[in-house]
Amino acid sequence: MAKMNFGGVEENVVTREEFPLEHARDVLKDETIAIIGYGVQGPGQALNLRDNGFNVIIGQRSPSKSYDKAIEDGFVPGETLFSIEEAAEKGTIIQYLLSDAAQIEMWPTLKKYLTPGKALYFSHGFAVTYKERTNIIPPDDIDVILAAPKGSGTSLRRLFLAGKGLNSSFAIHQDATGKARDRVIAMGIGIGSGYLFETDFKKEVFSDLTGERGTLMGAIQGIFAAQYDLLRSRGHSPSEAFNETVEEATESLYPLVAENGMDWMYANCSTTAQRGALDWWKKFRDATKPVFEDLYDSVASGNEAQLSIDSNSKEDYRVKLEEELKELRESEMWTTGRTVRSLRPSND
Ligand SMILES: NC(=O)c1ccc[n+]([C@@H]2O[C@H](COP(=O)([O-])OP(=O)(O)OC[C@H]3O[C@@H](n4cnc5c(N)ncnc54)[C@H](O)[C@@H]3O)[C@@H](O)[C@H]2O)c1
Ligand SMILES: CC(C)(O)[C@@H](O)C(=O)O
Ligand SMILES: [Mg+2]
Ligand SMILES: [Mg+2]
Repeated sequence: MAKMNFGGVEENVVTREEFPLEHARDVLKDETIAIIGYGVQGPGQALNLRDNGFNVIIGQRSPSKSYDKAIEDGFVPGETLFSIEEAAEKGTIIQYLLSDAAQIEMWPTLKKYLTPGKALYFSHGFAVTYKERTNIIPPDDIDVILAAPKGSGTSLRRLFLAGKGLNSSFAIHQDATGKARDRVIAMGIGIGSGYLFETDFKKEVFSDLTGERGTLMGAIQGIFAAQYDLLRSRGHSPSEAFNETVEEATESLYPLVAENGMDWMYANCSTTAQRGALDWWKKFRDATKPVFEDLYDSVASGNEAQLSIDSNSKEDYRVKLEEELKELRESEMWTTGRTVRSLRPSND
């Protein structure tokens, strides 16, 4: 494990150079990896593991769209594609990749197959951290490990196919066999991580829930909407408002920020932009900080987890979700976005 200096703080990271794929294959050569759930993370992790030469089977309820997708992806019923129960029985490492709410529902079933020496693998600290709310308490005689890609399952697969990798965090909650560390790092490399950084289950779920509600999606959608609506209310056209709020950010500036950092971006724009962006960033930081404090408190108290569990378990969950997604999809901003994307010269 390499110690790396991150802005003056030393952390443990594992790279593919020090834990090569061949070593990961060797560590897991006698294991059957059973992936329970074939939604978003399931396919990304399953296909990367399979392409990397690991012994992978899928457990997915049927009939379902996800079951059909597993077949389309080359998993064969009765050979590498099974019911959740059958896969859980055959697996020695069980990747629990149902939605966090479905994990609660299936737990009484899955628990029966967690015999001594097996490993239970999560991609989120949710189930274990909020155990009072999920009732997911693994038996003492199994390993409980986590590898959490820091991105969508779609990105995990795309980056793998592009010969790159997505970074993931890893954590060990229980090491019953003495092999948990090797097992989790080998799994992290197997699913296509570029490198792995160490965390624990609680820190993973607290940061993940904060990030997705914050700057990854919730806060950014909120700030986009606020600026777009303001420009529209002051007489700007949809094209102008969208280009100045979203398109320039995602197409032009964010790729440069990704390559070089915001410090470089600040140093490489007009002096006019530079002056204004230097003057305004702290106002935005100070205005949003209290909202982030509320958000983190809501995550740490378990309130966010409960909201998600409650909404997911309602009868009309899908109908209500569709209504909320429709509001976003049919908003002027994202309708304009579809037109703007259709005009991108890169479409030609
Ligand atoms: N979506 C992501 O990109 C992402 C990224 C990092 C971590 N994670 C974590 O990975 C795990 C899996 O998330 P996901 O987004 O891939 O899940 P998902 O919402 O796509 O669902 C996964 C599977 O659960 C099955 N399922 C749903 N309800 C069920 C039920 N009642 N009984 C049986 N099966 C049911 C679905 O058929 C689907 O195959 C979660 O812990 C999540 O937090 C997800
Ligand atoms: C892809 C995300 C947002 O990073 C993940 O955390 C999720 O829950 O889907
Ligand atoms: Mg998440
Ligand atoms: Mg995440």
